[in-house]
Parts: sequence; structure tokens; C-alpha cells
Amino acid sequence: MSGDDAVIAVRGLRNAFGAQVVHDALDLDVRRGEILGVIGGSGAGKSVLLRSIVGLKNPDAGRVQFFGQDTTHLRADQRREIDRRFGLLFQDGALFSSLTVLENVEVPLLEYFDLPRNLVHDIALLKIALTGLPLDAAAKYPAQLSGGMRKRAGLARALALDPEILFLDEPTSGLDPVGAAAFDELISTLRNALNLTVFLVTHDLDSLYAICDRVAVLSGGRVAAEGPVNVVEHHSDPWIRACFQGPRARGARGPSPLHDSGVSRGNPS
Ligand SMILES: Nc1ncnc2c1ncn2[C@@H]1O[C@H](COP(=O)(O)OP(=O)(O)OP(=O)(O)O)[C@@H](O)[C@H]1O
Repeated sequence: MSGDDAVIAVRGLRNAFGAQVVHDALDLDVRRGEILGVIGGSGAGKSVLLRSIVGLKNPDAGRVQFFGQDTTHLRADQRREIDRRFGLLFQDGALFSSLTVLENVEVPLLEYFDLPRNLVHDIALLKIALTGLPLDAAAKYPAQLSGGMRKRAGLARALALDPEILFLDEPTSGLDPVGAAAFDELISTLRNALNLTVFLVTHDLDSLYAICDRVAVLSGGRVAAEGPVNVVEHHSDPWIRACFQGPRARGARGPSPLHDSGVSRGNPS
């Protein structure tokens, strides 16, 4: 049974590609209002988990509940209603290259609502402003933006429908340390301002320490550990030990009396 505060409950999830089993009997809860960091080695199945939860991949077994509703056998109208309640940001923003930023953000609004055109325009501009992009970015095409601006544009589109849950797949990858820290701060600010729940797939230890309430570690096809990062970092799983005891983790944790030589992007010296 999932707790009352679980907006997503994954139970007994199995995913395999041929003989390769990626997930086996995987259970995970995402709690309302939290930022959950999902980490694991390369190929551990983080993206496949995200895709299974949002309905982009049918799991081979198990079930996913959104807001208490099993998503395994939904009618098209029920699926559409669930889809409307979350936003999704892929690594590169996944913007339509032939549309401006404004037009990209308008796409979900036009698809889901029958609103006057000028209102769609104004809502899209508001979402663009929320992500900290300058307003002149609205008229630009994705190719005219920096990587960080593209991510913000993708985030504006993910926020278009006022989602309750935001799924982010490695949002800080490819950003410089200052840009990555600013993006973390943006996510945290938006979570607080918009009462979002955030499912964050990341390799970025700085993000875990800076903004995540809990961390779930994928290893061996399951969630090998979950909890606050300062608890999970002491887990005995070999990958977790290697991850959290390496020099990058020491930097991400910031200075301490025992190890104060690390420099993280959150604590530039
Ligand atoms: N469509 C697919 N067909 C075959 N194998 C796939 C497919 N999608 C994912 N896989 C395999 O599933 C495994 C998990 O992939 P996934 O992308 O979820 O890993 P990840 O944890 O997100 O890795 P990374 O951190 O490198 O992005 C990988 O071995 C990958 O090759």
C-alpha cells in the first residue's frame, strides 16, 4: 500500500529488452511536494523508469499509480487527463526546431484547451518569464539559444498546463557550474511557488545536496536505497559507496571539518 502522500506509486515494475532485465520487482513512491532525486550508474534504468511512469513505455509487468489511479488500462480520455497533470523536460529540451520558443510553449495549450488565441499567447509569455528567460527569447528559434536557455524554454513548455508533477531528465547536464546551480535554484523556487512535486533524474551530486528532499538509488533493477541524501550516502551498496565517497561527492557536500578541500559549484571558492 502506498501512503496517502504518494502522488506516484510504482509497484512490481519489470522492464526487459530481450535478455537484458532493466527493472525487476521495482517499487517506488513519489511523495506530494517533494523533490525526489533518482540516481544510479549509467544504464541502471533511470530513463526507462521515467518513461514507464509517464506512459511512454509499457512495462512488461507491474503497475504505476498516478494520484491513486492505476494507469495500466486507461481509456484514451483518462490517459489524457493524467497527461495534463504532469510536465516533462528532456535533457536537450526536446523543442520543435521549426517553432519559436513562444510557439513551442503554446503547443500544449492549443492541444489541451480551447482558449482565445491572445490568452494562449499571454499564458505562454508568463511561463517563459517564470523560467527566467528574457522576453526577447520568446521570438527566437531553439537553434538561436544557448543550451541553458533551451533547457529553460523546455521547462516553460513543461509548465504550460500548470502541472502538479514535473519530470526532469538530467536537466543540468551540459551546463556550466554557475548555470547548473542557477537551474537548481530555479527548480527549487518553482517547486515552492507552484506547489510542484519533482521527479529528477540526475548524475549531478550537487543537485542532490542542494535541492533534493529524498534520493532513490537504482541498482540491480530495483531501488537499492531511498531517503534523505545524508542518510543514503552511508548505505553499504557498493555503487552507492563509490558514488558518495568519491572526490566529487566530497565537493558536492561542501566543506566540513573532516574534508574541507573539495570545491563544489554550490560553494565556489
Ligand atoms: N528502446 C530500447 N531498446 C533496447 N534497450 C534499451 C532501450 N531503452 C533502454 N535500453 C537499455 O536499458 C538500459 C537502461 O537504460 P536507461 O536509459 O534507462 O539508463 P540510464 O540509467 O538512464 O542511463 P544513463 O545514466 O546513461 O542515461 C540500458 O542498458 C539501455 O541500453
